[in-house]
Amino acid sequence: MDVLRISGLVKDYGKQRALNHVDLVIEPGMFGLLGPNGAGKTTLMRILTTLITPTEGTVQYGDLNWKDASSVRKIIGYLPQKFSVYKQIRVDEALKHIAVLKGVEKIENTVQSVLDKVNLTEHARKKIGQLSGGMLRRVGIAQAILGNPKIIVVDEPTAGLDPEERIRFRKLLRSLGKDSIVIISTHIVEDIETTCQKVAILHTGNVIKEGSAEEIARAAEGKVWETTVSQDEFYDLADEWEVLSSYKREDRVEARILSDVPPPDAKPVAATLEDGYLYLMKSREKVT
Ligand SMILES: Nc1ncnc2c1ncn2[C@@H]1O[C@H](COP(=O)(O)OP(=O)(O)OP(=O)(O)O)[C@@H](O)[C@H]1O
Repeated sequence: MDVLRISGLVKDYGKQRALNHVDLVIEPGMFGLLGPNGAGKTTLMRILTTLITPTEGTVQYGDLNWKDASSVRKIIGYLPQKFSVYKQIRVDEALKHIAVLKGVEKIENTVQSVLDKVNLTEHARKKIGQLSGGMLRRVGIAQAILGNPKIIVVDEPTAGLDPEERIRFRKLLRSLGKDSIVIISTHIVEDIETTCQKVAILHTGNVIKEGSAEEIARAAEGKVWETTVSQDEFYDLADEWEVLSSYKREDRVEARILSDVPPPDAKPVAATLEDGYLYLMKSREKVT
């Protein structure tokens, strides 16, 4: 399978630079794009799905260049953050309509097969308005994979889903990553930690780090600490130190702290992707 090559990508909205010379090589499998609000994730997704064109730079998949937008659309599936369909029509009808628009052949069989893939066969005759949030996201994936796209782009995959649905949806995405490129854009670290082989961190239009979840976690190695304090001590601790998370254990509080120097009575612990991400964000805030 080919790789997706993003080279020197710049996007300016008037004077606002949203992407600043972004270079990425995305291999088949799951790829996570992580960044805070305003980092440029949506802009990059919109360029990849040909909704907008870049100011500078190129996107290429094998011999296919993004200048040929109509050919690119045939190999791209997109699940936007706010996917919705007319509530009164049935799931199978909605998918058949979209299949027609996409120029998919053998519509009945294709719709049946995507319904199976996303585990919605038994709900195929339900109206869209009767579905849970998780089921609606699965219809969203079903429409994105109609026509067997080589690249699937998913914006904020689990936003608005309950914890059980999140787990199920991540499993579905992982299964798609076996035979295509799946790009997930999110600010929820957990979506990426359990699914993606590679991650890029975007900050104010720049890729500030890329690698595996473990490589990103390493950015915070030796800087994550754990300590257990009383509830009163915890307030002082939170004022003085960068507390990443805290758990109440009976009358004590267990806190994870991000710091270059050891806080008092704290022991070092292994860094996670989230720790690495937060560390990189904090370091950027100090610079900018
Ligand atoms: N149509 C537009 N006109 C002007 N500026 C824009 C436009 N779209 C995005 N921007 C600006 O470009 C930058 C990147 O925005 P973008 O929406 O791509 O970020 P994001 O990472 O997707 O953020 P979010 O998670 O909030 O959606 C921001 O500073 C944003 O204000």
